[in-house]
Amino acid sequence: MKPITVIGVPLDLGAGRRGVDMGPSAIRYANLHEKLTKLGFDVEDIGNLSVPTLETYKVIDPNLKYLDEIVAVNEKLAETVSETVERGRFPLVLGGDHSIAIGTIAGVAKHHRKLGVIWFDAHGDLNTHETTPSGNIHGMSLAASLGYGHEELVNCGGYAPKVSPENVVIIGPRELDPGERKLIKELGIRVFTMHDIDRIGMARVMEEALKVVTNGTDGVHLSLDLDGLDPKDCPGVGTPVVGGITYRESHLAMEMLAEAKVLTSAEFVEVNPILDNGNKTAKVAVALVGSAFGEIVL
Ligand SMILES: NC(=[NH2+])NCCC[C@H](N)C(=O)O
Ligand SMILES: [Mn+2]
Ligand SMILES: [Mn+2]
Repeated sequence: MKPITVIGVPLDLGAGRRGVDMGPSAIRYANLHEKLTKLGFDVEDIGNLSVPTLETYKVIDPNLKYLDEIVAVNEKLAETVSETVERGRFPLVLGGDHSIAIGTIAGVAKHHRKLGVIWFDAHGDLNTHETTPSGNIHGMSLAASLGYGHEELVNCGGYAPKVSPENVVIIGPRELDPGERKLIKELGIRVFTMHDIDRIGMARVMEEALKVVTNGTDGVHLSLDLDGLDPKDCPGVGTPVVGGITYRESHLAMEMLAEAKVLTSAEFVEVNPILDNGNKTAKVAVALVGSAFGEIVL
């Protein structure tokens, strides 16, 4: 069992609604440390990266809101994650909005040049500054990791691209913008929509997804956006979409990941305590972390 390093990234500049900056605190408050310690892990929490406050900055480009600040945070995150991997530890990153995947993946893929990525999300996060409907960079992080979008996002960590399309799967999307659909088709990315989950079940979806991310790869990253789950279970997210993955299906997905013993890094993002109901979403995040790290009932 690899020792785990928890890294908090209280960034909300990439999201349209405030509050995800409190995600790392909410997840810690929901007893993340205790959960992992009880499972027998050596856990180190290095606290939060320092992140600029929205009030200090102005939007310069409406199609790339807070670009410079988001790039700076992600460069720092990439370094921190890379050092964590060098120290032989598993990076567990707490968001923050989903733009932090740019930095996490930049840090991890440096050491795993053939990284598989599981993108668990109601969205594709495959927009660029040319296709974005909102200008919010959290909707561009998977595209940037694949080498598409603004060069400063694409070149985070000093190299690009981080991952190739054949090693990526998206699980749970139910809201994709026209530019995202186009990119998915062009690149041939494997996507398991809610339709697929309804039709063949999460067990088969995960079997197929695991094949994709382990085929010829040297590591697997889980990027889990809590809005992938149904808003009934995870109301504390900034961009909720009805008809999501259930609590049970998400646990099954995490348990199957744990059984496969392939994960080399993970991030849990978009927890927004301001919009939550009694820290419910953070509690679900911690429960899912437990399953992803091997928690079983019997
Ligand atoms: N990480 C997220 N919650 N992303 C939501 C993105 C929503 C929309 N597709 C956009 O680009 O603005
Ligand atoms: Mn999302
Ligand atoms: Mn997302």
